[in-house]
Amino acid sequence: MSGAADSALSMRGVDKRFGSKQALRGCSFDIERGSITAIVGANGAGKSTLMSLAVGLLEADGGEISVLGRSPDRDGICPGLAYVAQHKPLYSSFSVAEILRFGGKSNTQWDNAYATSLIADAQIPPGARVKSLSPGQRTRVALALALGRRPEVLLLDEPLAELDPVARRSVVRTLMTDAAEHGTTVVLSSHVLSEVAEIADQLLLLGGGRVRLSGAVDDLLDEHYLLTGPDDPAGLIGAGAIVQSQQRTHLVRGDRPNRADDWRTEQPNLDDIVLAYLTTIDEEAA
Ligand SMILES: Nc1ncnc2c1ncn2[C@@H]1O[C@H](COP(=O)(O)OP(=O)(O)OP(=O)(O)O)[C@@H](O)[C@H]1O
Repeated sequence: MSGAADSALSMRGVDKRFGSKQALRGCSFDIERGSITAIVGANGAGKSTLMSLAVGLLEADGGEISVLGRSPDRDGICPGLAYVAQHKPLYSSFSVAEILRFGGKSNTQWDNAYATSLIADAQIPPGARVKSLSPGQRTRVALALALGRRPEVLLLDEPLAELDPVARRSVVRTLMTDAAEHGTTVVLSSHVLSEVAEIADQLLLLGGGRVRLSGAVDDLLDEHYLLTGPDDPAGLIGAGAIVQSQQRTHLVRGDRPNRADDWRTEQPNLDDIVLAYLTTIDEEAA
C-alpha cells in the first residue's frame, strides 16, 4: 500500500471505543488511489466502524484519518466519496426511478445514463417500489445510486453478502470495470475472503479491532511460504517469523531458505495466509 500523501484513504493510529468496547485500536494503513481493496475480518472485527469513521458518520477517539487529502467531518460526506452502508438504507416508498431522480437532484455531479444502465443490467423495473425489492436488488439500486455520483472513492460495506452467484458476478464485473475505466478507488468489506478475493488487488485484514495484515495481494503471496519438516524450523527461517504452526507445517513470513535438506517449502494461497492469521487472532482472544 502507498504512503499517506498519494493515498485515497489513510489512517494513522486510529482508535474507536463504544463504551467499554474498544472497536478499533491503533489502526494504520494507506489505500492507494485506483486500487481495489478488500477489508476482511470476522464478525465484529471492526470493518463497519472503520468505514463509518472514513465517511464521517462516527468520530475517532484518537489518530488521524485522511480521505482524498481531507479529514472526514460530520458536516457532510467528503466530495468524491460515495458510501454504501451494510443495510443499504433507501427510501422504501420511493420507486427506483424516483431514487435515481433524487440522486440527480442531490448531487452536482450525476451520471444519469450510467446509473440507469446499471439498473437495466440488474433487470430491475424502474417503476418498482424499493420496499418490493429483494435484498439483492436493493444492493443493486444502492450501488447505482453510489456509482451515478461518479465517485473517486467508493466504500462498500458487505456489498456482496446478499447477492446470488449470478448477481455477484455482475456486480464484481461492474466494480472492476469502473475501477479500470475511471480509476475509481474501491474499498469493499466482507467476512468471507472468497467473496472478495477475485476482485481485490489489496488486502486489509482486521482482527479484534487491529490491522493484522495489509498490502498488495501479490506481495503478501510473495512474502509468505509454507515450510514442512522434521523438527524446529528456527534455524532455517533466518529473520522470518512463524505466523502459525500446524503439526509440522509452518506458515512463515520472510525470505525462503536457500538450503532446506529435509524440509519442503510450498507456496500458500491467499486463503491459507488469511486463515492462519485469523486462527492466531482467535487463539489470542480465547
Ligand atoms: N454503535 C455501537 N455501539 C456499541 N458497540 C458497537 C457499535 N458499533 C459497533 N460496536 C461494536 O464494535 C465492534 C466492531 O463492530 P463492527 O460493526 O465495526 O464490526 P464488523 O467487522 O463490521 O462486523 P460484521 O461483519 O458483523 O458487520 C463489535 O464488537 C461491535 O459490537
